[in-house]
Amino acid sequence: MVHIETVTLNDKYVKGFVENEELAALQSFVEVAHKNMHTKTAIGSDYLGWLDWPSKMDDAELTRIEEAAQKIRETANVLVVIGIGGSYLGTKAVNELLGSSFGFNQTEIIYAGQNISGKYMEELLTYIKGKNVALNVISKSGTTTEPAIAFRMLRTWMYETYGEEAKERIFATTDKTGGALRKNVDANGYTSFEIPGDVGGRYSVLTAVGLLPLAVAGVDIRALLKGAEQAEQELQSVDLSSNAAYAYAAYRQILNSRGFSVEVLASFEPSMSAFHEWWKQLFGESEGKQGKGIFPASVIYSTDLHSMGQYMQNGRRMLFETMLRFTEDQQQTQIPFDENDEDGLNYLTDKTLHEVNMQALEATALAHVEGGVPVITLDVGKIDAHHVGYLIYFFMKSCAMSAYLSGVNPFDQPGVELYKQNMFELLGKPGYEKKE
Ligand SMILES: O=P(O)(O)OC[C@H]1O[C@](O)(CO)[C@@H](O)[C@@H]1O
Repeated sequence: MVHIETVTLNDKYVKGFVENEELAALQSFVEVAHKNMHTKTAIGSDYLGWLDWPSKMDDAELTRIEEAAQKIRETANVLVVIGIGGSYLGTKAVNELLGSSFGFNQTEIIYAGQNISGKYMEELLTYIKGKNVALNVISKSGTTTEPAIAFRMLRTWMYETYGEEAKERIFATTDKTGGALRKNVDANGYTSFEIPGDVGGRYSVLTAVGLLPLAVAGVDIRALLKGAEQAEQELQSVDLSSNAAYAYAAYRQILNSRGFSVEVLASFEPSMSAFHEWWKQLFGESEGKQGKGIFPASVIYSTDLHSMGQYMQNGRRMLFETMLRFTEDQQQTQIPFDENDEDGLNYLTDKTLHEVNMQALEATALAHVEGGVPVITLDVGKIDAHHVGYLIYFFMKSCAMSAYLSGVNPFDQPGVELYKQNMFELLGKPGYEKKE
């Protein structure tokens, strides 16, 4: 495979907060966690299917996904993706990062089932009226309440609108055998795709979960997978000095142990906003358990320097920052000369927005370090499907390592259950009656 410069960790602004011995002391723990992960003997190893997924994904299945996507693109101008958490965040992340900030390709992707808002649903139903619509309902368990309600409502709308043809317009992505959604698929003959049993929701964007809607959106899903495959091959070293994903995990844990318990992911691209949400679920749900975990937060700079910048600089000192920098100037958009120079900006003439944006990053990092905020910098070659695929895998691998280093299972989420139980009890779901 051709080597493409992808993700590197720059420790210039974090070094001053960490002793070399601390990194060295973690080296042997990294080696053990790595070995256990790769031999699938680590805790939670039933959910390590994502680890070699990019290289092992079946080509015939990929073609089936592309064919279904093509069919959707030909028949619908709106695809409603129904799902919550890992069942939609990755799609939204990649679609918004790779798509245009204004407008969309041939088929627009909108989302449902990620909330229980009547306002949102009514507005969605008004929006799709008169449009050519297809549904992709996505739920690994097939029993999550939010998407199940949305699917019931939108399915009803589809049958009212298209009659029996609705069946041709409904695509389901779920577990091979289990869950209510699989039952629904079997009973109605919807086209369906499988979520591998050993890949959990927040690690599933590179499976049919993300690939089908992303292909509909016009994303080059083969390039996305190739990028992830490059990461799969490159991020195998156990040496902290040559594996950026593991180095990132180690820095996070060292900073956390020093009291920096909130990580703020900072990007200088507004189209990274949804990617931040995907990243938050990945790290928050993987690490936040047993009273442990780094709280994942995010900002978009320079926008948020004018809202959160004050706190970052002078607020409570429990924060560290991870700045994502896309290094290539892909647009080369220049600032024009102005004869009158009333705004005093002629000193920027011919500089590109990217150059100014990168100086904003440098200036921010310098200021925040001075303010007591350690800053890890992750350099990413550019914004395209290959690099984004790499970045996704990079974060999944570093997240798993980081969770193992902190002594928790990266792949369960027992804490999500309590609100569900309470809600079922309050709503009177059969079997969940309140015990007096
Ligand atoms: O795909 P499912 O099973 O509907 O789950 C959706 C989301 O709900 C959770 O299970 C818990 O919130 C997440 O881990 C998951 O991404």
